[in-house]
Amino acid sequence: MHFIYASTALLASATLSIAAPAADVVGRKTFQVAQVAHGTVRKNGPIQMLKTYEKYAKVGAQAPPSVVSAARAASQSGSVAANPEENDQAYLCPVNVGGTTLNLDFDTGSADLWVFSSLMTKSEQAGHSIYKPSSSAKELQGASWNISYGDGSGASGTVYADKVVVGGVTATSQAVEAATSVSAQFTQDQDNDGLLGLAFSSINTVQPEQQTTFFDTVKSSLAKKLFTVDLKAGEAGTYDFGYIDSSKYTGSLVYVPVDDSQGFWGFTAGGYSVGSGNSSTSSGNIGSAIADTGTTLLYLPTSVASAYYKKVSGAKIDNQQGGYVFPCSSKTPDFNVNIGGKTLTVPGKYINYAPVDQSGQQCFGGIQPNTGIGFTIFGDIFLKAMFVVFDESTGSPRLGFAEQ
Ligand SMILES: Cc1noc(C)c1CN(C)Cc1cc2n(n1)CCN(c1cc(N)ncn1)C2
Repeated sequence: MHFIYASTALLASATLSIAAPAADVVGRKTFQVAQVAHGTVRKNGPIQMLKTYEKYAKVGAQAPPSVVSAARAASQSGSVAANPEENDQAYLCPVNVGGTTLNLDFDTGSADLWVFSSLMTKSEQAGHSIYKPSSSAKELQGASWNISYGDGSGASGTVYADKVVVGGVTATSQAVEAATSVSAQFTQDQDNDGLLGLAFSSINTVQPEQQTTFFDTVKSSLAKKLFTVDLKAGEAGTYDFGYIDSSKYTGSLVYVPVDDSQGFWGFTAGGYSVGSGNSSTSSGNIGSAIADTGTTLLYLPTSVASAYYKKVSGAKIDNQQGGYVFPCSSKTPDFNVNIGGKTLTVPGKYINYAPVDQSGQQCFGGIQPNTGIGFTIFGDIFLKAMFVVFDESTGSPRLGFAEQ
């Protein structure tokens, strides 16, 4: 997509850059190109001044306290609840989009902010809160989007620039991707009114001009260029923007560098062990992984998943269910992983995900093999045991992990 986009742009700039001799420019009428300001936040003087002082700090520039305090007063930060769906399948957060509150799935594994909209058929809208482009909304002429997810679900539509508020943090002109069509998995999930992508904007699907995520739009106005994720098992957690609340985690944060080359919050995970205390058996490296709030489960290399379920009595792969299942009465041991030199533990109870049917005999595993994915996905099963900092405040992106 990018290649096609890039070559089109090249072609366009090539024709534009060939100056037509005056004689050929006949019948030229004046024309307007509407500039739609999108991906912007309210500009602020003290913040701009503080950035200048910070830029020249290495040669001794020091911002006067009045500039620091004025900038801090103007910078944004905020917190929003993350409410679990049934079985913690996803976590939905209330977001004000163009004046309407929608419940969105915040997804660090994708980069589109898309919403159920009045452009969909009435039957598809049924049961959902929907976005109706407000009087302040400006349609991005000619823009469209089309996204598909790992499970085959997807959506598509057109794009508006509108006001979006998350936990008090305001993007005055954010790209809001209004759905005209969504797959059945979404129409059926009436709690879910769309997604708010928090991966890198390099994988945003809007064409012909790619748009920024909410975080990228507001990042420069945040007190700190970061957001934190504190999902919980069976109860509301939080997404915080612009600050770290140290009361939300235990011990110390360990930071690892992020590889954002694929648009994800990618990092390298180390060794692992199964069980608690000295009963645990430690083994090889997990390797490349992503932190993905939009994925429900924990997808590990097949050898790791196999080593885990060797410790769960009656566990087997059930192809009809699509993965490891086991008797709901079986004990599921802790899963421990080394990240940045720190051992992080997922309590065994989180790895008994849910019964496969009403009989409650067989339960589906929270750990599954990453067959066909090619890297490890630390989804909600892992994340609900942790406090994670998605940090762009130090020049290059990094992730901070601690247990809750
Ligand atoms: C299925 C399913 N999975 O989670 C939810 C929620 C559902 C059900 N739900 C009703 C439908 C649905 C399907 C998806 N979502 N929601 C969220 C985005 N999806 C992702 C995101 C991502 N980072 N990685 C993979 N898929 C796929």
